[in-house]
Amino acid sequence: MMLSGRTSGKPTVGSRSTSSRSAPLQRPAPFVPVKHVSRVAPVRAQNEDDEPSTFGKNIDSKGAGTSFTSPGWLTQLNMLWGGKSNVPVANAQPDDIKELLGGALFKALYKWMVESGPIYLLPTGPVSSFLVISDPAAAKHVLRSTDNSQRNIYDKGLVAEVSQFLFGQGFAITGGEEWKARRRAVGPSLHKGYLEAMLDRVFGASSLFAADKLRTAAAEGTPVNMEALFSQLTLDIIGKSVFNYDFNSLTSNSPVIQAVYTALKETEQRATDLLPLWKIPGIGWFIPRQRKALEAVELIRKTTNDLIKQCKEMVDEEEMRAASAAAAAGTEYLNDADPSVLRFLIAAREEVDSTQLRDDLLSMLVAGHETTGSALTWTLYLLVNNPDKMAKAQAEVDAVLGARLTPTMADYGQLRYVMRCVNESMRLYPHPPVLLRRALVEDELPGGFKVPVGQDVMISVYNIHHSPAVWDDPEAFIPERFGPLDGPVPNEQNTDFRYIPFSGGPRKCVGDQFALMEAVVALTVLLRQYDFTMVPNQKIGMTTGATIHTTDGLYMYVKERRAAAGGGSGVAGGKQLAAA
Ligand code: HEM
Repeated sequence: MMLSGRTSGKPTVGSRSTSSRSAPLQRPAPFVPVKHVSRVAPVRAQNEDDEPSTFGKNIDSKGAGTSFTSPGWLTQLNMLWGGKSNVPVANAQPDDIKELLGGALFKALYKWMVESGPIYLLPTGPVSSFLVISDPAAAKHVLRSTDNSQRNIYDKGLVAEVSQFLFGQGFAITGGEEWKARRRAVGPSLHKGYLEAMLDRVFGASSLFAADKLRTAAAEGTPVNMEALFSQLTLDIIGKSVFNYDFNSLTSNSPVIQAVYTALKETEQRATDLLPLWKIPGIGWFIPRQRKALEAVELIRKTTNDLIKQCKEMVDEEEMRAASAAAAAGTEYLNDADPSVLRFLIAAREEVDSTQLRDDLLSMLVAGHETTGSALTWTLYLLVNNPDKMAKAQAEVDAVLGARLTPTMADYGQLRYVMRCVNESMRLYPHPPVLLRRALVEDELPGGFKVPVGQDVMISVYNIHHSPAVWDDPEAFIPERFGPLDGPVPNEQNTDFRYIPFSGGPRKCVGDQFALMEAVVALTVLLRQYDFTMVPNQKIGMTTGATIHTTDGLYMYVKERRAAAGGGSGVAGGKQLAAA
């Protein structure tokens, strides 16, 4: 069945479609190997004791430690206060809250949505509570009123407070004029020409490298933790795309992966700590959980600083003049030898101080790594568990690529079913599953619910995406549900905020097109060469660390496919299959 959400029927056409992005084929750019600059200490020096990667190493899903949780009687007290407003109060028991704070929080939120409706108050401690929203209209209202110069009702509130230790002044968490200026400066670095360059030089090439790494496991029949592989692949991709730096994490265990996870888990734990010890200045280094998180941030910052230093030494006055002239003329600027975001920002923004630059780049590194890795993990999981959809996706890959191993830009526009599989996977597994906001002034949601000043708001993207009031057959994996393949790629606009994996409004993800292209290319390259089957008797549990992670990894057997004959769009380019 093709479905469509019940509230507004099929998504309306109106925004960019995959087909509109199938730009005329460019001659494939030669792959530019990403190298260290030898004049400064190579960043990898800090990873000297790296061991060869095994694809089997799991992320420590507890992060730095666990949260303090509220005893039941304190929470009950808050429920009494909360009950005075016109918002229903969730009947949250202490055990439920523990699950909410320590594990897969979105599952508990779903249960309360079923019991209390799409808007309810969730007390989490004696004075703290979240107004939980699981309704597209209310989510649209809140997201569009965040950092909106005409109607500024919400800010990032708690999320900014708890992740400041990681993002510093980065534009992912600042607000107001400061955020606006940074977003205006960074956004243009992800222009169309940049994405085209990344598709061939980075997304395709890195995915091909990952595919090659699977060959031994395929020959020997050993299981592969695909979640770990995707985390390594997406770190390598974001490193090259943002910094022109090769983390090489597909070859050696990069401590940065665990550091990013530990830091993100810490932000989640801070959001729900009953005793926010992290607010006491200087105490961090004396508390084991805090110390672990601070060490993780130190590693991420050092890595970023070293990369900025290397790049600054490469950019000269002439390049800065060219970049400024392009910016003034409103044209795209790309350094062909180093098209990275870092190079763009250094060439175009010499006025920005280095801490700001570090934090902006770090925002992109953190926001762009684990999110795409998790999207790929769950898309593959869903495909493997839905063999008919997998067959359809592989048939499309074979038909579009023909003898090519990596897609060209023109191919990308034709990989529409693969794109829908990624879209549908992000409906079922949104990363992050909740978005946080705080009311700056008193507000009223559609439906008449009052929001007091200072109220923390949690938009449950997971609930909206799983609600039977919003989607037909919500738990099923149906890539076809978004309408004809030549229609638009679903987004918040053409689904009226029923589908918001990249958020919406002014603070919408700046890297959405980058992420979709990266995921489609990576998946295409792997499905082109391999068949995947689940290792039997695995329980695939969910936990969160900003994105939805498996609890114990996603182990699969891989088997080389026979080279598919024929097909292809007939255009030259991409990496060719040696003997098709
Ligand atoms: C599948 C992959 C991705 C998903 C699901 C995703 C999701 C999101 C979401 C939901 C937000 C908004 C959070 C909010 O409203 O509070 C966001 C913001 C952001 N994302 Fe992504 N993202 C992805 C990939 C990327 C990539 C690849 C980059 C960088 C190249 C990136 C950079 C950012 C940045 C910098 C922000 C903050 C924007 C701002 O506040 O102005 N993301 N992302």
